[in-house]
Amino acid sequence: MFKILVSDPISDLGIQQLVDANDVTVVKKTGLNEDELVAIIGEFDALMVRSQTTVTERILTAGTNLKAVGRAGVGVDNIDLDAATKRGIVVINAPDGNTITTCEHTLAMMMALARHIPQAYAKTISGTWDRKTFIGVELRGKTLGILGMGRIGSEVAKRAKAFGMDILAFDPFLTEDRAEKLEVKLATVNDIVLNADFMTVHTPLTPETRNMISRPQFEVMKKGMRIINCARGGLIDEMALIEAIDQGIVAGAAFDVFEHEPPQSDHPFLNHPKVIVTPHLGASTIEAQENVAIDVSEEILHILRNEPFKNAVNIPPVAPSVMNKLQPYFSLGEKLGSFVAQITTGAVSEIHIDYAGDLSDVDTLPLTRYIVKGVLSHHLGSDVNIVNCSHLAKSRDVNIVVSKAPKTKGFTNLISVSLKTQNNQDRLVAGTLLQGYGERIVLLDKYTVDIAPDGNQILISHNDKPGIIGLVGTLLGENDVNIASMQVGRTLVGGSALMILTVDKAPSKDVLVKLASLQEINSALEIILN
Ligand SMILES: NC(=O)C1=CN([C@@H]2O[C@H](COP(=O)(O)OP(=O)(O)OC[C@H]3O[C@@H](n4cnc5c(N)ncnc54)[C@H](O)[C@@H]3O)[C@@H](O)[C@H]2O)C=CC1
Ligand SMILES: O=C(O)C(=O)COP(=O)(O)O
Repeated sequence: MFKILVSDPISDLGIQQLVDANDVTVVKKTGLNEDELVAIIGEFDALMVRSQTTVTERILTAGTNLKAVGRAGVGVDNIDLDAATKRGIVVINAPDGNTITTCEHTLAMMMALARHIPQAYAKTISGTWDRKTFIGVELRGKTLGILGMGRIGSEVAKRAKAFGMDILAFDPFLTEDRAEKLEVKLATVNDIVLNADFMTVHTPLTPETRNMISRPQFEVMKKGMRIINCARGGLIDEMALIEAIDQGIVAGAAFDVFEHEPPQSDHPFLNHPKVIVTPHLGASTIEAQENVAIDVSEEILHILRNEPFKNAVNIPPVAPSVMNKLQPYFSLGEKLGSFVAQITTGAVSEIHIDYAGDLSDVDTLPLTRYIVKGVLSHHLGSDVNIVNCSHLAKSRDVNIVVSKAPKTKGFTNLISVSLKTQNNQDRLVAGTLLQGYGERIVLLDKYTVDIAPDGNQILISHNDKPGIIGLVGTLLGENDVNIASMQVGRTLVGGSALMILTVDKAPSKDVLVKLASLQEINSALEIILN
């Protein structure tokens, strides 16, 4: 039974599938501080958060059973990603579910700012009928500068066009073509600062974007600018903004997010007549909360059940077309890694993976992770997964070398995995996906074989002499080990040879020792492939 802790307010409807799953127990505990989380996190397999819970290294370290942290939303700046990656904890988010909601909040803030709605509301309900103070401005004909043209920024642009605004857009990944399609003008931050009437930010908070609008930008800013931040506190320097408002450079600001949330009661934005604020409500609609919770719940279930998942923040993203091509090979890749690790002794110094045929023209990095996981799991057990395997390999000085070749010797695809060890071993196993037959191991060192990589196997190295197969069969039969299939590979008649048996149950250590001591047999090794 998997245990999932939901530590922020997350839509009940969105997590219903977790509650309904018969292999999951959901525990809801919101408002816990770091110490309280550290005290209980050890019993959970997954943690589900929004932006309130700061998922620190301490919490992740205490989460000895944690396999996933799910962020029901976009920003993961409240999660220590490096710490999660090192521990093999998958961090997933829900990047699409709250885009429109946050875009709509941005527009609501822009209009509220243009028409002083919160200030006028407060005065009206306090009993003053003031129709003079709150003269606003139209959006029509104004220029909106958008910093960050990702999901939300692009949607804001579309809607702002409908208000008759001209858009200047800056995003390092915005191409001329896309800008043209979105009917926006490519600009620099400086162009926006100098020419826009309204400015809105929609970037993540990174070292590069922190304080992207600060004193140097305010000093040259077009007078009367109105600024909206529904992305992340810290993108716009809060203190420099207040100075710019008080100097009459900025006409007003609308902020949904703060550098420190919640802000202190003496924060200069609170009660400033030209600043309107909301308490990080950008994603807070019924629809968005359901969407993000559904998306994250689904992904958490996939991770816990060891099924393929998407939207992992601490694994490089893979295009769906590439994923479709690679996914059928994940299990084979992991088994090849595991197989070659089990036949190798000594510390691994290099994993060489060669992709040939169909796989040579795709980005095989996700598949490489499965292979490396397979290799390392033999030594490091279940602590290894596709998130931390590269980190673990690097920290153990294991070199990962990948090569590709368009042609294979007779197969449409071939994955070869060889391990070099510090004691100079060099072992190789190669496998393929055969249409209609599934996964096969087709090469073992220099021997051509045809093995289904499943279950319990015994690998015997022997001299090619008559009668050996009989001896092995008799010994296993006497010890109640049933042989399901047998393959023999040799390079020369009478030379060294290799026998691989698939058996219905694992042989005992004693049986392996007896096998290895039979005449003409050099070694007998058990291999387990799940
Ligand atoms: N207030 C709220 O409740 C919500 C806030 N957000 C925040 O909104 C922001 C945007 O979210 P999405 O549009 O979904 O993300 P996204 O990843 O689709 O877009 C972010 C864009 O910023 C661009 N970018 C990165 N560095 C940049 C730079 N230095 N200058 C200009 N552009 C840069 C990226 O290229 C990308 O296109 C995020 O910070 C997210 O956490 C998202 C949802 C709700
Ligand atoms: O999705 C995001 O990035 C948000 O900022 C939304 O935060 P929330 O889930 O409302 O705490």
